[in-house]
Amino acid sequence: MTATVPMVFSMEKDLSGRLEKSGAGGQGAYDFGHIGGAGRHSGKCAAREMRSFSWRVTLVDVTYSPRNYLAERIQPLPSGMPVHKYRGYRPFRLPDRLWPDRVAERAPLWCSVDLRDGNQALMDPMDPERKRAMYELLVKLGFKEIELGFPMASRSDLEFTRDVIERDAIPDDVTIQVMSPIREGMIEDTVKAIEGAPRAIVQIFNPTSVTQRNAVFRMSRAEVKALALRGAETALKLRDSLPGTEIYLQYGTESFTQTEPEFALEVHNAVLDLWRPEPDEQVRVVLPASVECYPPHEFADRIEWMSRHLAYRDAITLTLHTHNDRGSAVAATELALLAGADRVEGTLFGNGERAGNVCLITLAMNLLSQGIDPKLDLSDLDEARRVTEHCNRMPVSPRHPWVGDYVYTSFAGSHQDAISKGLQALEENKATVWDVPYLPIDPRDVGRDYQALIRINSQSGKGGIAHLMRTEHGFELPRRLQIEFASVVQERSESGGEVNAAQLLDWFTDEYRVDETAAPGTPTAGERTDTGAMLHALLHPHGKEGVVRETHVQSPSETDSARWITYLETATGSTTRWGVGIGGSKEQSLERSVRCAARRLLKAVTA
Ligand SMILES: CC(=O)SCCNC(=O)CCNC(=O)[C@H](O)C(C)(C)COP(=O)(O)OP(=O)(O)OC[C@H]1O[C@@H](n2cnc3c(N)ncnc32)[C@H](O)[C@@H]1OP(=O)(O)O
Ligand SMILES: CC(C)C(=O)C(=O)O
Repeated sequence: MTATVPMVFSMEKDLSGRLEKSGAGGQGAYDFGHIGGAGRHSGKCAAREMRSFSWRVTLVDVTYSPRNYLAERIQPLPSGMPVHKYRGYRPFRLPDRLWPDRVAERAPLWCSVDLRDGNQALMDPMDPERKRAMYELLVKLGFKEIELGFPMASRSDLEFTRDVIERDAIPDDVTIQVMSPIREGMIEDTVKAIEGAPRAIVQIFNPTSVTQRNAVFRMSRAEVKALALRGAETALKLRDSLPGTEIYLQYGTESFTQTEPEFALEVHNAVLDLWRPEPDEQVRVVLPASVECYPPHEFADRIEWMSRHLAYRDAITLTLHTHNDRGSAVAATELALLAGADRVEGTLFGNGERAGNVCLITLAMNLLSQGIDPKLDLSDLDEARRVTEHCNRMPVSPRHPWVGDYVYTSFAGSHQDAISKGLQALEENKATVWDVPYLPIDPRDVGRDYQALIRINSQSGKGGIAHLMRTEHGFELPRRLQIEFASVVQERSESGGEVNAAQLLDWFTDEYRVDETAAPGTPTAGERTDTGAMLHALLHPHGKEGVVRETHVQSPSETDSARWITYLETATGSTTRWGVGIGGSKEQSLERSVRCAARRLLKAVTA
């Protein structure tokens, strides 16, 4: 079938011949890379359909434009997606930004909002048992600030807040947090809910974005600011109302990311002017990415600008509360910390509204992996994940950074090979700083062992197989035997699926019959160490001759003090086969390896 694809091309010279060749070669409809020109398509054919076409191309209009070339090459036809419905963000532009040159040096102050923002996003919010389990986990992990809930949202939130306080379950170094929208009665009841707690952060917030001002609140800027100030006044009035409870004030411009920065600053500074914090008060100011709506660097610019211009800067704890709508909450938070923020609210494994809150475990692990104390106990991440999955009734992805089932596991042959060699090098060099390919941290530091590092399937190669044979079964396979056994494994695993270490041993045993030759007992009579002569004796009656190419003897290990293993490479003509022999003495293992090699050689040459 021939499609005529009229094109308007921009090029310095006529390359029609080459284009025609590309089309006929079936490289795909838009693979014009070697032409160096930009194409505009008049046809409506989708790329999928075009693949089966051969091409006849008409080129017209010849002027080269590199920009068009790239744009067209990436996607020459409009996708048909409704792009006209959306608009890009307006860059804030902070030309003298400092954050790009900074490097993280310490952990921020962490505040878990699992029991509030996380919980409010669940289809099935946590019952008291699950809330307790989550709270206990958060304390165990070392969180010093924990948001318990939105006490006025539901009886369950209120009861849980009371339960924690009345059970005296707040460690001396932990501060609870509760939150309320700006409604006078609700703020009052929220403060009542924390009566008896030694310390608590009371957070009030109101949305300030253009759309929420217009569509949700139908308020002008001045009215939104006045609402914030009313809330701030109520909170301030109540701050000293509970004898025995120290209240720390927190205010956030919800939807900060969609608020004009100068307006957010105006509102925050007005609230701060009312509260007039002293440095030791550390009033909390929250600048939430309630919805993540631009790239991380844009968020960082805005945070840096706010950090520079907020009043009472030395008396406030600048807090981030980042959601993950674009999938870059971790990056946004990390850059915004460089931009001057002090504290991060988020959840374990990123539960939370829509695409979630920022994952605090990922942030903390990122620090640990850079040699910075994360100030959380991350030594049993699997346990943290199990409890979180139980509480949220939601699984954590097997690919979740640092904790997913597969994040310390490699199936691909070349990765397995590099990991295996990297681990060996680390051991040989007695290195104290971790440096292993494809393994950014030592899995043992977060409660994993090495067993799951390398898992074998049809993508695996000799390195991974040899690693498991060594670490799980104590066989130090020589390199060419690794290659031979890898092809045995490849053949046997063609049906797909994973091959575990036990299965590998079964196949090895079956292929080299090491169980037969390894039967315990006294050394065979006539043990000899002249492997060449033995091989000759075994092959000659069958009219074959063979040579021994290589012999590796593995002495007994500490764990298996009676096991000698000999690996023997033999050949007859161009056919090479390894033999493996296990024995209670070196001689016995040698003899058995020759028998094994002879049997395999004969099988190969007579097959
Ligand atoms: C970004 C965040 O995550 S904020 C936290 C969100 N969490 C939750 O919503 C879970 C808990 N929520 C609730 O329990 C309830 O929504 C309540 C108790 C807060 C309010 O309940 P209702 O009075 O039934 O109102 P509803 O939820 O339908 O609507 C919210 C109302 O509060 C207003 N509102 C929303 N946020 C705020 C705020 N921060 N301050 C003041 N008013 C607010 C809305 O404009 C709307 O007002 P309207 O009643 O005049 O239309
Ligand atoms: C109230 C604020 C902090 C919030 O939860 C958000 O903006 O997502």
